[in-house]
Formats: sequence, C-alpha cells, structure tokens
Amino acid sequence: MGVVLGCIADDFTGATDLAGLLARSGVKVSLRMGVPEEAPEDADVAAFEVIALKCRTVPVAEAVAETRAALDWLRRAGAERFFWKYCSTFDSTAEGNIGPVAEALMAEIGAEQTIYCPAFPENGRAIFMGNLFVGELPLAESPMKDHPLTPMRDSNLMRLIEPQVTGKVGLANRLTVARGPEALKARLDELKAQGVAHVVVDAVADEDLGIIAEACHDMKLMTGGSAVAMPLPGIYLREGSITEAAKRESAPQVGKGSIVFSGSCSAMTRAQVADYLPKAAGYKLDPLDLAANGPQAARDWLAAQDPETPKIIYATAEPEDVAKVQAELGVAEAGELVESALAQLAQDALAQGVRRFVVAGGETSGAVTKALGVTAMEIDAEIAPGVPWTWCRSGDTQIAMTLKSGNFGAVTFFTNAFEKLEQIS
Ligand SMILES: Nc1ncnc2c1ncn2[C@@H]1O[C@H](COP(=O)(O)OP(=O)(O)OP(=O)(O)O)[C@@H](O)[C@H]1O
Ligand SMILES: O=C(O)[C@@H](O)C(=O)CO
Repeated sequence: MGVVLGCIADDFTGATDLAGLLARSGVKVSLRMGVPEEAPEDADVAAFEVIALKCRTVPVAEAVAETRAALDWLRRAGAERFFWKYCSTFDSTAEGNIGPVAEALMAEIGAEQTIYCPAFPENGRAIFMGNLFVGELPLAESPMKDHPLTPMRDSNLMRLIEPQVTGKVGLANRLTVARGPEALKARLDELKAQGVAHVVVDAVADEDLGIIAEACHDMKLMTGGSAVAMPLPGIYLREGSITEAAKRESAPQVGKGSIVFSGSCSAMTRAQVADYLPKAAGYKLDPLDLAANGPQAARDWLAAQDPETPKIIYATAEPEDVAKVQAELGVAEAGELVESALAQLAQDALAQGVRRFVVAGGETSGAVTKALGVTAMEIDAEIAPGVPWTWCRSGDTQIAMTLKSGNFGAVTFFTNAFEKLEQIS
C-alpha cells in the first residue's frame, strides 16, 4: 500500500506534532526531515508520510518551491490526498507563507477548495466566527503579538488569509459545524458555488474536529494545525483506505545517557528549564561569551560530565536579556551563535555516549537534528499533546529524540519526557 495521506509541515517541531497526533490512532507514521534524497519508488513508505520543512519564514518563492518538491515526492510515493501543516497560532506574515503555499499546492493537484483550521483545543487554540483564540485571549492579544518574526496583530483568520491569496476567502462557522458533517459539506458546496476557494472552519472542541475531518477527509488538500488531522487515520481505517493499524514494533534499545538542549526562550520553556535545573547538571550558554570565545568552555564542561548523568544545556533567557544580546549582536547573529554551539554540543554528546535527546524550540530542533545527521524519525508515544518521542539514527547509531515546540508541554515536561521513555523502552 502506498501513501494514504501525504503531509507537509512548515517546521520541525510542527512536523513531530502532526506525526504524533496521527500516530495516536496506532497507524504507522513516517517523518522525514526535508525532501528525501532517496527516490520514493525505492523508499519503504508508510500510509502516513510527513515531510518536515523549515519554510515558515523564508521568502514566499522559496517556500513554494520547497513545498512543491515535497508534494512531488509524496505524489510519486502514491499519495493522492495531502495535508499542509502550519502553526496552531497561524504564524505568518502578510506575504505568507500559509496562503501562497496552499494556493500553489491546490493548483498542482487541481483542488478547487481547501479548508483552514489551526484549532488545537488540547493546547488552548480555538476558532470561533473565524477568530483564533489562544487560551482565553484573541490571538492578537496573546504573546504571539510580539513574536520576533511573525507578530500576529489580527485575530481574524479571514483577514489574515486574504492578503496572502488570490482566490476568494469564506467562513464555515461553528453553528454549521455543530450541525454535523453533512451540514458542513453543504456549506462548503454552497461556498464553492460562490467561487470561494479558501474556507476558514471554526472549531472550539475536539468534537468539532471530528466533524470537520469526517466532512473533509476526501478533499485533495486540507490545511491546518495538527489537531484537525488527528481523526483522519480512524476514518481511513473505517472506510478501508488502510487495512489495519500498524503492529507496534518493539522499541529500539538505547543507552541511558540523556541531555536536554534548549534554545527556546518562550514563557513555557523558561518555566520548564527552571523546573529541571535542580534535577540535572546544568550549563547556561551566554551568546556574548560565545561571540567572544566560542563554545569551548561549554564543550569542556560537557566533556567533564558522566554520560549517564542527566544534563541540560540551555540558552533560554528572559526577554530583557535576549533583547540586550540581540541589540549587541543582531537577532540573526545571536540566534546563529546559539544554534551552532548547540549543534556542536549535540555532536559532542553523541560521541560521549548520550543516546536520549530532548530539544526545545523549532529553530533549535532544526540545528540539532541537522548536526546529528537525522533524516527520518519513527514516531512513538506522546509526552504532552503534540510532543512525541521519536526513534532515529545518527549514522549507524540509534537514538531517541523529542522535539518540543516552544509553547508546548507542562512545567515538568523534561522530567515527564524521560519518565515516558522509561515506560516505552
Ligand atoms: N539568550 C539568547 N539570546 C538571543 N537569542 C537566543 C537566546 N537563546 C536562544 N536564542 C535564539 O532564539 C531562537 C529561538 O527559536 P526557537 O525556534 O528555537 O524557539 P521557539 O521560537 O520558542 O520555538 P517554536 O518555534 O517551536 O515555537 C533560536 O534561534 C535561538 O538560537
Ligand atoms: O502547531 C503548533 O503550535 C506547533 O506544532 C508548531 O507549529 C510549533 O512551531
């Protein structure tokens, strides 16, 4: 059987989020970092394939080219239905990349209409009358209003999508969704007859997502956060597009040595780092020191640790400290210094025998997975909604890794992560 649903995610933590939610149904989900070099014809493909890109904030033309390449790979692997995964807080600018990529994918596969549903109720993201909420706050009043790259200053998804696309934008609201899949399908048809190609669909609870997935599972392209994709495997199993849930293979054996790398400075990650520091050996990276002296001091610290001791290396800092560093070094330069130090330290940790890696932050995850040469991940149990453990290889070495999105997880996430790994391995 080929690919039943071909998914493309705009960042690495978002890709593991999606893969984790799909895997809840017990189906086999394969996650690939970037468009694979291996031809799809030669690859051992799963029913659910997720390609992780890093295209959330790159120029529009680049994002479109990368997603087209991913689409091409998935189509050659047999996929006929696709899912475009972006952030549950709709991280984008007036130019894109959510809308332009959706429109390009629609043109390639001949889809007349698609839906937009970033809702993720378990993580407090809900859509009502086309407006996105983060917890009890409208998106534009949430901390996302100050995001350094994609500040979200409007909460209305229709208004956010409109400047990003050429086609017409419309809404299927909660009152329609609450009436069930048939009512939603009728509304989508009505909008299609009016030439509406891009439909925002309200969802405030998981029940809504079940209805939306039921109504839309046959669409050539669905777009959204991970949660609206979660019911799809169950629906495909029921209707026979996939024959059975994958048998869980026994978990690979990995050594006990563990490390947390945190480059995220989000409020949740700051609380998680503070919670974990008393429980592990900790080293704080200072970007100004990295600029002056490089990462040698951190490397020496790591080399002096017992590989089996729990460790955390973090650049996580308070907003005022980040602002100070950015003013001195520049935003990109500061980020790059931290990322390249963490990349080097990840290689050192692997060489030292560490096999259990927890990484916090999307950009940071990109840097660490790349440094370790990870090209594919097999999804296992979730630690928190949207954050699964994965099994992967660095060269011939088997490792366990989890990529945590900045905003996700409980305060005790790092402890929870290693406890969960003990349970599943
Ligand atoms: N102390 C610091 N000063 C300046 N920049 C920092 C500092 N610590 C980390 N950074 C940089 O900030 C960026 C954090 O982005 P990252 O995507 O890793 O986290 P996030 O935005 O919280 O996560 P997500 O994208 O999953 O929401 C990285 O480029 C990182 O290198
Ligand atoms: O949807 C989300 O919030 C996350 O999967 C994400 O995209 C983090 O960057």
